[in-house]
Amino acid sequence: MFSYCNALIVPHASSLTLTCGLNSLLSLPAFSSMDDDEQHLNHNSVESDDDHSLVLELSENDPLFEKKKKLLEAKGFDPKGRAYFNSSCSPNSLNSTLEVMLQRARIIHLDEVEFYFAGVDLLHPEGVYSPRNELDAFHSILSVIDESLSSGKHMIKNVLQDLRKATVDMICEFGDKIRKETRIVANSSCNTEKCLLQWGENNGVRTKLEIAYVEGAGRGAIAIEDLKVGDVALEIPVFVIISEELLHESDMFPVLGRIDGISSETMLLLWSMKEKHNRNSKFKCYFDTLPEVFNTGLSFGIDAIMNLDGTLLLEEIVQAKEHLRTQYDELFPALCNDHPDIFPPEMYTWDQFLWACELWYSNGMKVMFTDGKLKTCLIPVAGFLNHSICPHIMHYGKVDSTSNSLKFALSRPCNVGEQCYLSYGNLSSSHLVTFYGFLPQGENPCDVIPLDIEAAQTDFTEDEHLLSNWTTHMVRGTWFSKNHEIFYYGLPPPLLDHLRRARDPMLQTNTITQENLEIELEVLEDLRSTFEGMMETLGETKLDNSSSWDVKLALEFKDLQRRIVCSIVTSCYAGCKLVEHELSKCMA
Ligand SMILES: C[S@@+](CC[C@H](N)C(=O)[O-])C[C@H]1O[C@@H](n2cnc3c(N)ncnc32)[C@H](O)[C@@H]1O
Repeated sequence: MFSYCNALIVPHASSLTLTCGLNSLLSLPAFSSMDDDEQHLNHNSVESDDDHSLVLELSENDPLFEKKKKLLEAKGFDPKGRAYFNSSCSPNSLNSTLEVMLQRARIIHLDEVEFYFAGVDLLHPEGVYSPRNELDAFHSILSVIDESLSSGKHMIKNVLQDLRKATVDMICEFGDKIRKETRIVANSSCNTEKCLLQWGENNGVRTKLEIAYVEGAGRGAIAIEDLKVGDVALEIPVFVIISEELLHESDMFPVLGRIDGISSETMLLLWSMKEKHNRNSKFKCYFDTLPEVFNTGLSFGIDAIMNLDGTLLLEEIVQAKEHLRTQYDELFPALCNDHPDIFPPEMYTWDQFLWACELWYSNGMKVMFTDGKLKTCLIPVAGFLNHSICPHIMHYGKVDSTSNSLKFALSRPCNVGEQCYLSYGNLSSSHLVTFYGFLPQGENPCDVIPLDIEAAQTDFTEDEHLLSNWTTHMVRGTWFSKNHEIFYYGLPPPLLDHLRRARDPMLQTNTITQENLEIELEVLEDLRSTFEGMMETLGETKLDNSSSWDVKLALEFKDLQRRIVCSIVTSCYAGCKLVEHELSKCMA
């Protein structure tokens, strides 16, 4: 049993990404396609000893393995993931095979946040959960078909080829729905960028992209021809990647190597601070393209920070900056005093250090090398790719052992003249503001407000509460939800379930009884008052065109928070009305 009080719900003190991202200086939230998803999903088995089936298997390494397995079973899918087809597959049965594979792949590729919010929707064969999930689902289907085709084991190649074509057609259709217009800023020369491209090509880089200034995002990469699913838009030989290998050749290495506990990422950051001034650097063309200022949240001035009052981002940024300052003070001025020839003081000021941190945070990519090591790297040319919630390129983090290069292949088509977007990972807007300095276009499904709920642990069993046994809770904009009906209201089902059971552990949920409806009302009223309080703390935002870049960004972020909180309050009000209506019928 546990107690319940009115002030149960408070927003989490700090964001999860931040606390794990800043443990050491460059255990950086560098962007990565090697997210949890890929790390546990690339073990998906595609082997099938049956000529007439394909296997999309759920990996046992998936942290949601048990939940997903139960869900697949509840939906009548074989968790082993076999999809059957026959040699005389008609277009109709081909489409239904594909539909089943897609439904299964969507579930397999749900991340924790998607699973949490989808809740009961998961039990119905409903469409897209998020653009990322959809593209990952398609990607895994294509991979399975391609592996099957290349293994040559299948007798019915023509059916597989038809299935492949149908999948690509569906991806194109989906791509058309999420396509964004590309606005190139005229009159901006890209001379240094062209030099870098030329240098890259001389060193084996292959690209179907050119660099241009795009509206609202600095430089971006534009397709120079129509690119299809699977086409490689960019290929970077390992030789051109800036990674810790370079450290070993540097005179800094013996000195830094003697510092207790220093990470190779921090060493590389210190190396880059000096290398950018080296006229003979192999990477001079790359350093020449880097901006003088990065304008991320880490450079927010006091006015911008003050404008974040009432949001968790304020604390995130302050903590992040304090952490960096501590790291800096641990190293400097000691290194400059002891080795002024290796660490010239004018190159190792606090401002230069912050610049380098912003460089690595906003441009560092995690790459898995052929020896299996995951390293944070700077990747010339690839560093021009901007991020999108609906990216073209999602899987790029693994060096291809045959070509010894990193390949950026397309998960959806990109037409000539269109900006080609990368996925930096499933990142919230607060993370993007802090470490990258922008808010993405479109609704970001990763924008959640984590909640601390003070209730004691429940004694629910895993079996009974497959979709509701969560130890952490959160909210997000209720516009993402498909279900605003009674008992759902667009709010996260696990949160509602938890709050109901905190009042009555024996509750039989989702049945219309007077007792249930009264509990519904209490839960909705509590949620509403909590989020109305949050709304008051956020106050009003007034965007002013004369404001500086950081104040504007802070206010835009605050506005986003207000929209999220406001949607929750509105959903609670609408929910109360629904419940009151039902209650009046019960009492009549
Ligand atoms: C890896 S760089 C990409 C190239 C960058 N636009 C440039 O001009 O160097 C990452 C930075 O690009 C910008 N950026 C990336 N995606 C963006 C987007 N969708 N909207 C606005 N800015 C974006 C941010 O400033 C971010 O810190």
